[in-house]
Amino acid sequence: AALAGCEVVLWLRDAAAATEIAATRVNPRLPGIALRPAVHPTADPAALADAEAALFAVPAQSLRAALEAPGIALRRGCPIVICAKGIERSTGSFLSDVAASLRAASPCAVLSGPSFAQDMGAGLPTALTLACSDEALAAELAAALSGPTLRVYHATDVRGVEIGGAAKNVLAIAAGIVAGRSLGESARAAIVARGFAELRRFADAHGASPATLMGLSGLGDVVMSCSSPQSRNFAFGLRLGQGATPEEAAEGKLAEGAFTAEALLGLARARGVEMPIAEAVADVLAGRRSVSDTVSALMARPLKSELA
Ligand SMILES: NC(=O)c1ccc[n+]([C@@H]2O[C@H](COP(=O)([O-])OP(=O)(O)OC[C@H]3O[C@@H](n4cnc5c(N)ncnc54)[C@H](O)[C@@H]3O)[C@@H](O)[C@H]2O)c1
Ligand SMILES: O=P(O)(O)OC[C@H](O)CO
Repeated sequence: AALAGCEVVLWLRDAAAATEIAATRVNPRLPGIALRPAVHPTADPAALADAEAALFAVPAQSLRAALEAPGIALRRGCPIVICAKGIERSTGSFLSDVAASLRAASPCAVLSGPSFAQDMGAGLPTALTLACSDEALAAELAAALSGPTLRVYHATDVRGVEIGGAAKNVLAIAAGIVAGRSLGESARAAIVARGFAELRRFADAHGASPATLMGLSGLGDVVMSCSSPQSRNFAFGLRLGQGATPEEAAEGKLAEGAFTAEALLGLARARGVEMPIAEAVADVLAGRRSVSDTVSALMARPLKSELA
């Protein structure tokens, strides 16, 4: 947002972290990236009162708590832009539904697509999708966030955009496991393509547009997250494939797919959508099956039409 020329209040819940970031002008979670002068770190939620839009860049499982944080009083009608990618595990809810249930007076948008924070902070070229059911607002927010190094396309298919972001993390773990097990590039391409097929089936069952899934927030993010160890989800899967336990594989970093896998599967089962790859990831994470057994089981599935 600062790169696009906006004044940015960077609200943190931790006062000590806000003071440190204000003094050093670097967020320790984004080392080497100097905060632009237009970014104003603070732990005072009252500083958000006049915000024209509020971007929630917290883990998916923390979105509810962040929206309900004490003292946060956004102006009535202030758009909420969800930057998290996931499904709420405790309720099986999509994040836009969490926001709508807590902030009914605020329009809700979802910002998603292939983007590593480190790349964006370094000013490398990036393109994203921002979806809001109010198309004029989607276009307005997309324009406000776009700048010389970021192109934001707008869309109205909120469900499709949030499904792409949530499901790709689970798929990236699967692709990482394949790489960590040294199963070969052929296997990785197969898992990504078949994983994308199940992602599309899931999206279809939830009323999303197939075209959305072929865009930045679907295919774009799948391509990136399933091929780069810079993705925390891919790296997490890589370590799982090399034999680490889920706790060891996390290395203290956020791998959203680990929290979303079971919730994604629950939603899929409720609509009769087959998602064998997401199921394999959930099984490995829950200790229900070993990586080796999972690979054998996937290979032994009955043959069927590719389009079924
Ligand atoms: N990092 C990226 O490159 C990137 C890119 C696109 C999308 N995302 C998505 O953004 C979301 C956040 O990822 P991240 O990389 O910033 O994670 P992170 O773990 O680096 O940082 C999350 C921050 O949120 C804070 N937080 C947690 N709960 C909070 C709460 N209740 N109230 C206020 N703050 C809270 C944490 O203290 C932490 O500072 C994820 O869903 C991720 O998928 C990340
Ligand atoms: O590091 P990851 O796996 O959370 O991926 C970050 C972004 O979601 C990529 O678009």
